[in-house]
Formats: sequence, C-alpha cells, structure tokens
Amino acid sequence: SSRLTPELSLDGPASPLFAGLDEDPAPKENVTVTVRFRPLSPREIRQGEEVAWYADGDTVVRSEQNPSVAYAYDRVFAPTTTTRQVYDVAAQHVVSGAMEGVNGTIFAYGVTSSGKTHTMHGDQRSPGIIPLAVKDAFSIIQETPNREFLLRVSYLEIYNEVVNDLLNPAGQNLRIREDPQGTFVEGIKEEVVLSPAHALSLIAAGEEHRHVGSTNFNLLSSRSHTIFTLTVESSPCGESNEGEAVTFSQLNLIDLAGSESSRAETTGVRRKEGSYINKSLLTLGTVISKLTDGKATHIPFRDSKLTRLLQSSLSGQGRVSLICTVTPASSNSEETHNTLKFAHRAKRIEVQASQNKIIDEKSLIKKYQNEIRRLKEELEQLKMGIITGTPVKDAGEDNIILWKQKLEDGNVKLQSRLEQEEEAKAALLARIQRLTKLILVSTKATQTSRFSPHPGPRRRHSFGEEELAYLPYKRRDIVLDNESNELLSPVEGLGMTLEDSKEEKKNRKGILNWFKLRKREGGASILTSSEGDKSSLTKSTAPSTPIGESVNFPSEPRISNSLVGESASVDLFSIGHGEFATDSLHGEETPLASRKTIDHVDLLREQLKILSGEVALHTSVLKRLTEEAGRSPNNEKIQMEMKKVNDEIKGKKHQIASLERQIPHSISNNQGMADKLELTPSYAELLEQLNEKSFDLEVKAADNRVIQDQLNEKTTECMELQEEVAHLKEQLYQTLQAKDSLSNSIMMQKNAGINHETDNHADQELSVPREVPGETSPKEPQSVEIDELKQKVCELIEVKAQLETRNQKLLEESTYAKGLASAAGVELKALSEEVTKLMNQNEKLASELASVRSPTPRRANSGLRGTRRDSISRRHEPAPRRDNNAGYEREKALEAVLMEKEQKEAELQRRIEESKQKEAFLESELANMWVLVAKLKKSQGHDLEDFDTKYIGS
Ligand SMILES: Nc1ncnc2c1ncn2[C@@H]1O[C@H](COP(=O)(O)OP(=O)(O)OP(=O)(O)O)[C@@H](O)[C@H]1O
Repeated sequence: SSRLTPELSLDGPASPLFAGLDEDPAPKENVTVTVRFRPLSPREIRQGEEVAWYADGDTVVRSEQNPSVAYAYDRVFAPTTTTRQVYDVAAQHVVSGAMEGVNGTIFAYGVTSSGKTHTMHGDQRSPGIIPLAVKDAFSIIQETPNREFLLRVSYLEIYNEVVNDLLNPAGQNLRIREDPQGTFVEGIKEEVVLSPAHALSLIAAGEEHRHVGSTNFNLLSSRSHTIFTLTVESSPCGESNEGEAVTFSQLNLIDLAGSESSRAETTGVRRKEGSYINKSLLTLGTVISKLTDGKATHIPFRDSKLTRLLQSSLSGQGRVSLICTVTPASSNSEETHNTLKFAHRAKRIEVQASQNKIIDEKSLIKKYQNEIRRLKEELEQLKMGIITGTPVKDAGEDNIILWKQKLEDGNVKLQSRLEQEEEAKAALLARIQRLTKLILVSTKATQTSRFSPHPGPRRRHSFGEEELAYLPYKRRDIVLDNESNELLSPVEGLGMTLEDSKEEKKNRKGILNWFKLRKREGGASILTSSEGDKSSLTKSTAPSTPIGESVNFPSEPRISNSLVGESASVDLFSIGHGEFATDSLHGEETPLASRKTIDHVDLLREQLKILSGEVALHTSVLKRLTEEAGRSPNNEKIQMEMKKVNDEIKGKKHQIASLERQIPHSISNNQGMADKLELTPSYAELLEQLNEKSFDLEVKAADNRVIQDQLNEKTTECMELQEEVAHLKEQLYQTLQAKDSLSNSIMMQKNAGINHETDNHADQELSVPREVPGETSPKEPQSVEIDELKQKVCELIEVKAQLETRNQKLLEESTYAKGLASAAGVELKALSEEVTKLMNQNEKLASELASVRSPTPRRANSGLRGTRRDSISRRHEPAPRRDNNAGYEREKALEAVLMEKEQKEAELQRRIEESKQKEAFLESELANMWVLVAKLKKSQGHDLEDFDTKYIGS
C-alpha cells in the first residue's frame, strides 16, 4: 500500500531515500506457509457432513478418503488451536522483523467461510492476527529503550477491482502508482498512531466502511480484500544520533475475500463481486505458480490490483507468511484441496529478510527530531531574551524631554515585547510537546535492546478493556438458518480472557497510559505519547499527510493562559503537578519532579522580575507626571494619567505580592506532593489522567469549533444557493411572460388572417424559426424573440446542471460534517464517562486519605467534607503540640492538593457541559442545514421539473 509521504518520495534519484538493503544480504528464506482448520459448524454437522481432510500431526494435512494424498507445511493447526498460537508461529517473527526494519506481509487465504476474517481480525473473545500484531508492535517499542519509533497506519480495501481508502471515506477509486521502490497507492491517508487502542480504533472505524454482504455460506461475508499497513520508522534515541540511518519498514496485514464456487451465489451484485474476487485470486495463484516456476519470463502482477500491490512482497523483498484457512467439511473437499495445492506452491517462493535503511535526513522521524531540537534551541534563546530584557539607553541629562519620551516608548515597547515573547514561548512549548508525542519511546530505563543479537524473552501483553472495545463483540454471530454460531471446538480464548480479565482490570492502563513521561537530555522533560492524539491526526485533510500537526491543536491557548497573568499561574502550577506526579511514579534516576518545580519556580521568579521592572518604569513615569503636575496644577489630563499610572503600580504590586506568596507555597506544595505520593501513588495517576482528560476535552472543543465553522460555511453556501434559485425563478417567470405575450400576439395575427402560413404552423414557429423569403415584418421580430427564448432555455439548462452539481457537492460535504459531529459526540460521551469514573475514584481516594490521617474520634465519625471543615477550623485554634506540627503541615498540604483537584474536577465538569451544549448546538445547526438543503432541493427540483415539462418537453 502507501509507502511514503509525498515529501519523502519527492526527493528523486539525486538523493536516494533508501540506502537499500543491508550490505550483507540476508540469506534467502521461504515463505512461511501454515494451514488452519476450522471446526465443523453445527449446520455442517446437522447436514451430516463428514471430515474430508484432517491435520495429521503438526505439519501434514491428509485426505480422509485417500490417505496417500497428503501435503506438508511449516505448520498445520488443528480446529482447537487458538489464534494466539497461530500468531506465535505464523506472525510473530514477521512482526518483530518489521519492527527491526524488515518488510513483512501476512495474509489469510481460503474459500468463503473458512475462517480468514476470524483469523485476521477475530473478536473480543479471540483477537485476531491484526490486533495481536498491533499490540505486539507496541510491546516491542516498550522493550526497546534505546530507540525511538514513529508508527503510521493506512487501511484500504480492493472492492470489484477498485481501491478505496477505509480511513478516509472520500478516498475512493485510488490509483496505484509505481516508483523505483515499488508500487504504492496514491493519495491514501496515513495516520500516526500512539497506542494500540488508537490503532485498533482506526481499524474499527475502517471496518465500518468495508464491503460485506451475506452469501449462501456466510451471513457476513467479506466482499473485498483489505490491506492494513503499519509503517515503522525507528532511529537510535538521544540527540547525538544526527546522521545515523533510520530503519524503515512496512507490515502488511491482509484479509482476502474468499474464493467462491459457482454454487455459492446466484444473483446480481453478489455474482459480480464473486467474479471479481475469483479473478483476482486466480491471478494471485498464477503469479505464485510463475514465481515458483523458475522458467517463467513474465509474471502477470499487473493483471489484478491485489497482485500489483503485493508485487514487492511476493517478489521477495521482506518476510511473507501465508495462513491458509480450510474447513474439514466433505462438501467443501474440492475447494479445500485447491487451497492446499495453492499453499503447497506458495511454499516454494523464496524471500529475503533484509533490513531497509533510510539514509536521507528527510525521514519523517528525523524531520520531527530535528524540528524538536531546533524548537528547543529557539525556546532557550527566547527564555534568555525574556530574562535579559531590553535596556533603555540613557539619552543624556541635557535632553531631558527626549529622555522621558524614550522612557515612555521603551516602557510600552518592553511590555508588548514581553507579551509577545511569552506567547511565542508558550507556542514553542506546545509545538515541542506535540511533536514529541508523536515519537514513541519505551518507558523502561533498562538498556537491553531488542536490536541486540540475543533479545531476552518478551512479556506477553494482554488486551485492556478499552482495546477490546474496538474489536467486534462476537464476529458474525449469526450463521445462515439462524443457527447458533458455536462451532464444535472450545471457544477459543474465552477461558484465557476470563482468567486474564481480573488481572487486566488490576493492571489496566487504558488507552492513554501506554507511554509515560519521556526524558530528553539537556532540557525540560516532555510528555510523550500518553495521550491519544486523535484530533490532530484525523483533522489531516490532505491524503498521505500523516499528521495534521499544524491543524487545530489547542494546547497553545492552555499554556499561554497559564503563562499570562496572576490567576493563570495557578493553572500553570496544576499542569506542573500533573507532569510531576506522573514522572515521580516511575521513579527514574533523574529527579524530574524537582526539576519541574524548579522550572515552575524559575518561571514565577521571571514574572516577578518583569513585574518589578514594570513597577520601576511606572514609578519613574509617575515621578515625571508629578513634576509636570506641579508645574501646571489645573491640568486634568495629567491628573488622570497620574491616577491611571498609580492604579497600574498598585495592580502590579499586588501581583508581585501574590507571586512572592506563591513561590514558597510552590516549594512547600511540592514537598507536600512528594509526601502525598509516598502515601497514595495512585492519586498521582488520577491527577495525570485528569490532566489528560482535560486536554482531550480541549481537543474535542477545538474539533467542535472546526465543525461549527464548517457548518457556518455550508449555511452561507446554502443561502447563496437560495438566492440564486430565487434569481432563476425570477428569470423563468419573465421568460414565461414573454412567451405568453408572444403566443398572444401570434394568435392575434392568426385571427386577423394576416398570414395564412403562420395560421397553419403557429406552434411550430415557436420552436422552429423559419425564414420566409421576401417576407419581413411582422414575423421577423417574432422569430428573433423565439431565438432569444431558446437561448435562454439553453442557459437555464446549463445553470440547472451547475446547480445540481453544486448541490451534490454540498450534500457530500454535509454528510462528512455530520459524520464528524457524531464522532465528536461519541468521544465526548466516552470522556464524560471517564470523568465520572475518575470522580468516583477520587472520592475513594479522599476517604483513603482521611483514614491515613491519625484518627481522632471527631474525625472518625465525619465524612470527607466534615474532615476538611474540621481541619480548617483547627487551623484557627492555638497551635497543637510541637511534635504534631510536621503532621499538621503535611495534612494541610494534602488538603490543599485535594481542594485543588476538586476545583479541577468542577472545571472539567463545566467544560464537559459546555462541550455538550456546543454539540447540541452543532447538531441543531446540522439539522437546520439538512432541512435547508432538502427545501432547496425540493424547490429547485419542482421549478426545474415544471420547466422541463412545459418547455423542453414540448
Ligand atoms: N478457527 C475457528 N474457530 C471457531 N470458529 C471459527 C473459526 N474459523 C471460523 N470460525 C467461524 O466460522 C464463521 C466463518 O468465518 P469467517 O467469517 O472468518 O470466514 P471467512 O473465510 O472470512 O469468510 P468470507 O470469505 O466469506 O469473508 C464465523 O462464524 C467464524 O466465527
């Protein structure tokens, strides 16, 4: 499928993107071919089907009827084998190869209803190869601490020989292109993924668009081939990796549509689909036999879209694993035999597992790394600029007026410069965070690498609830005849899932917690991919642009708010807490928590300095004004200015005082926080999650804003269209009137018997203007009028066609906008549920906190709020015993944090409410728009229909 972003592939031959294959070419290996039997279905058993083929040991499939007919493969899986076992043998090595830069392709092949989709996608009880591979890829990143990764996905289907983008409904009928590196799909959308749940959610969304339909054999049969591609870029960690090669690879996970025998389907669409499916699978078979023939000169890759896209994999670049799914049923014996022969041929294809390397600096991961580095430098410079400030030059004592003027100007300039710099700094920080989040790194501190020659055993990660939610509950529940779908084998994975579920609940980290804080040398730590950065990605409008990082990422306002002004500095502090808490949880060697606090305190001090400078400037201005006021005491303007400056000085002083209070408070709060973390580490997790949720909410709100803008645009377009329609109506009306008057005059002429010819053919005159030699008036002007009318009719027809096209476009865009709005709605709902959950947890933690305190009879009987009130009132009592002081202080700090969190919760709730309102507003807007469009269509339709019947028809 798609290989590279255009910006990467544009480079051309002068700067080759790939260093190519390794200098030491990897030894040749064969395609891994496995066969998976599915159990007999209850229907097959009811119909008295017998077993025609069976697994004879681990590697042989044998015919029941004729035991001398047998085929050997790398592995044969009996009906009771679980998909996880299949994954371990048939897919794991391909996935781990892809993470190391070796291309990989895994595909399921078999007749309809043999279990391809069950194997590739699976369901919640038995996740398929695709979810397992995605999960494994992220586990590998987690266990490769010395490398940074960038993962992108694309998802397409080939339906009736047309390539459609499943991640972008607008991406239909895409073209397959070729370049020196192979074939790729032009304009396909790629999304950078940040967690398994994120990737699975994209697959689930893509599946919604896939073509499925019921056949005689499968109620939900796949009617298209799908290719899910995971593109992996990785480079060594750290900032000293400039010039080092980046490994690049693609993992293609393919669920083919099933080949069908002629008895499978009889009518219309299904038959057409079936013939396309069979043709492409036949081409696949031919390609494979020619590839293994040895003598073949021409391989017909171009005969089908499927083989064109698989060309580079099948011609040996990277690992290939073919999983052939078969049913043992005797009624399918012949088809099974064909599948087995196909698998046997494929076994002979040779491939080479060489590592791809990109030497070009323009690999996407490199591009991000360089940009992060550059932004950090800019930020450093900006910070220094803010601290240094702009010195105001002494203009000399003899020119005091000029000096004063300059001072005033300098003051204004300084202020606006400071504001600008603060804004720029916030924007830079946000951008660094945004870019850093896209690059995935392990949270492990250990330096063992999977890229080392002998990687240790890997821990198997089980699916969390949020990840399972993106898999179908039970795929294809209904089989024909309404029979139960339970096949005669233990339900795969069920036991395991039940067993695991308790463990999963305990360990559950959720979508957002796959990657925690990331440390970077020589700079402030930056949050990595702990947040599902969906908004920025799905906003990407241009196909093949993997990130929409420039679009709608609302972190700037949040950070800039936090940097401007006194009240907002509380916000800044709360952000600091979130990050601080998260980092502390991981207990890494660098004391990130204290560094965060130092950063924060530094910032407060910087603000203090700025404010002091401003106060000094204002004071000098005030002094000058006082002198002037002394000279002209009745000048009201000066008095007012003095008052204004005075107020400003007071305001600034007030801010300074509050900042001075905040600095020690921040330090002690930090201490309190650290103590609290010792007691309740999960509390920090909660804070972090709250932080993440609020961030998500902001993203959603930004999304809503975009949708709202789109809606407004559409509404304006609708209004314009309406105006145009009204205008057209007017024109039509005029034309009709002209025509009526023309008919009248003709009739009058007829009656007067002026022209006998006209008498007989008056009607024809209307539509066919004729020239009568020697005859001039009064017929000439009439025919001119008729000509004009005809001209108008033509023009109107053209306008009608244009309007119809525009209307169609408008309808498509509205559908898309509606989709976006409903997606935002679903997300919001999920978020509000999360927040409710968090609040419950919070309540629980608060009561735990209460129990941690040394119990007094009074506290033991009161609830959380009672406890807080008690402790607040205690603050006004005389100080308790000296040895209780430390505990008391600590309690105070904890309470402050608790209160702060409650405020944050309330704030979150408020934001959810706001978002909900916005959503409701959007929905009503959308509904209005639909009504408008419908009305428009209706009125336009009526008018034009009338028009057609009346004039064009006649
Ligand atoms: N190994 C298996 N164990 C249990 N059930 C299975 C297995 N393989 C397939 N099934 C069940 O058999 C039915 C058909 O499987 P599936 O839809 O995966 O077939 P398919 O080959 O993808 O069909 P199509 O080509 O028509 O899409 C489903 O109900 C599925 O749950």
